[in-house]
This record gives sequence, C-alpha cells and structure tokens, in this order.
Amino acid sequence: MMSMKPAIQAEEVSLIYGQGATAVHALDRVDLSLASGEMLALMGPSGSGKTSLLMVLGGLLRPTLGRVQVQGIALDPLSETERARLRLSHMGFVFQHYNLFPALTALENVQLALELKGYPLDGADTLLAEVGLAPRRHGYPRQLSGGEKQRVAIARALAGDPSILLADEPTAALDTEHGMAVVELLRRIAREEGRAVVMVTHDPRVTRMADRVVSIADGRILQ
Ligand SMILES: Nc1ncnc2c1ncn2[C@@H]1O[C@H](COP(=O)(O)OP(=O)(O)OP(=O)(O)O)[C@@H](O)[C@H]1O
Repeated sequence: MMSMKPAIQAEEVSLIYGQGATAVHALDRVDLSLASGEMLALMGPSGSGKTSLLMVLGGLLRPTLGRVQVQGIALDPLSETERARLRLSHMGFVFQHYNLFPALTALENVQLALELKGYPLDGADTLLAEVGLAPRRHGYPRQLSGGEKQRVAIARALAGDPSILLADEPTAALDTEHGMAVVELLRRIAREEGRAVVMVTHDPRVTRMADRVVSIADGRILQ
C-alpha cells in the first residue's frame, strides 16, 4: 500500500554557505512537499538555489535552518552515517553528465551500484531491461549515445528500489529526441512505479511533462 506520508517534505528550509561577510544565502525558508508517484520539475535561473535544494532534499547537505523528512523520517537528528544509510535505501541520484565508470560496461555499472548497496548482482539485467537497454548491456559508455548513457545512469539509480529519484538536469546534454525519451522514462518511473521524482531543469519540454512545476528565484519558491 502506498504511504500517505509525503515522500519528501521540506519545512522552512534555509541554507547558508559560509559565514560572515562572505555568507551566501542559497535557500530562504523553502516549503515543499512531494507525494509518491509525483514528478516535480524545479526551475529557476542560474544560481537560484536549485541544486542546493536538491542536495538538501537528498540528505547530502544539512540545512542551516528548517526540517526535511523523507518517508516520514526526520533527517535533522540523524548522524552522517545514518543519513548515508537512509540515502542508500531510499534515494537514487541522476546527474547531467551521467557519471558512469568508463572502464565498465553498462551492465557492470549497474552491478557495481547493486554491490555497493548490498544487493544480488543478477538484478542488473532486469534494471537495464526496465530502461530499454537490455540489448546494449555489454556496451561501454563510449559506445553508447548520450540518451543511452543517461538510461544506464537511471537503471543504476534504481538499484535497490529507491522510493525517491533526484535528477539534476538529466536532459541538459541531450538532443530533443533523447531528452524526451529520458523524461518519459522518468515519468513512467513516477506514475507506474509510484516513486517520487524531483528534476532540476531549464528545459520547457521537460516541465510540460511534469505533474508540478516549482519555480525558484534567489533561494525562494515563487508562488
Ligand atoms: N559550496 C558552495 N559554497 C558557497 N556558495 C555556494 C556553494 N554552492 C553554491 N553556492 C552559491 O549558492 C547559490 C545557489 O547555488 P545553486 O548551485 O544551488 O544554484 P542553481 O540554481 O543550481 O544554479 P545553476 O542553474 O547555475 O546550476 C549561488 O549563489 C551559488 O554561487
């Protein structure tokens, strides 16, 4: 049964990098709640705080003020180790430049993620089939198109069956056709698999496919 708790909830989240005269207020009292099965696009100009917010939601950065909950679990009281464990069990991360290991095949890249998370390696074939890449599983990143590489990265992010997927400009390096295929895949991952997906994007073709678009400027959510 799907949990009624939000997949992610941020309340009054502020983030300040540095201190004193050089302090940067990257996030200013952000409230955001995301349900399971929902795909949210985060838009905003360069430097507005999108990546910072993604990192706070993903438990990679601790907010200076405010609270973040993941599946009803408050992140703030957790130690670094506990937060790392929570990320491994609940979150998948996808990046603009894929971050695949060049010396490993598609299959081995996914297997490595399974191994790091403590799952049997034979799940890698299923994950690659899920993103439509079974036929290319023995290809090395240099032999794959950008869209294919991003799909490998998504298969890798799905290792361990995370309830939340966080993607930083997943289509920025892709042409229209491959970009749309990647967004459609992310939408299916949200709708059909009931995961919560947050994407940072500048791409209007992507925001059109999202269930909800949140705009951010100067660290604040625009209403
Ligand atoms: N590690 C850091 N130390 C100090 N300031 C930082 C750090 N990371 C980001 N910032 C600053 O925080 C603000 C928000 O940055 P952030 O990367 O979250 O914006 P963004 O919306 O993702 O930008 P872009 O679209 O250019 O990636 C910017 O003013 C940025 O310069």
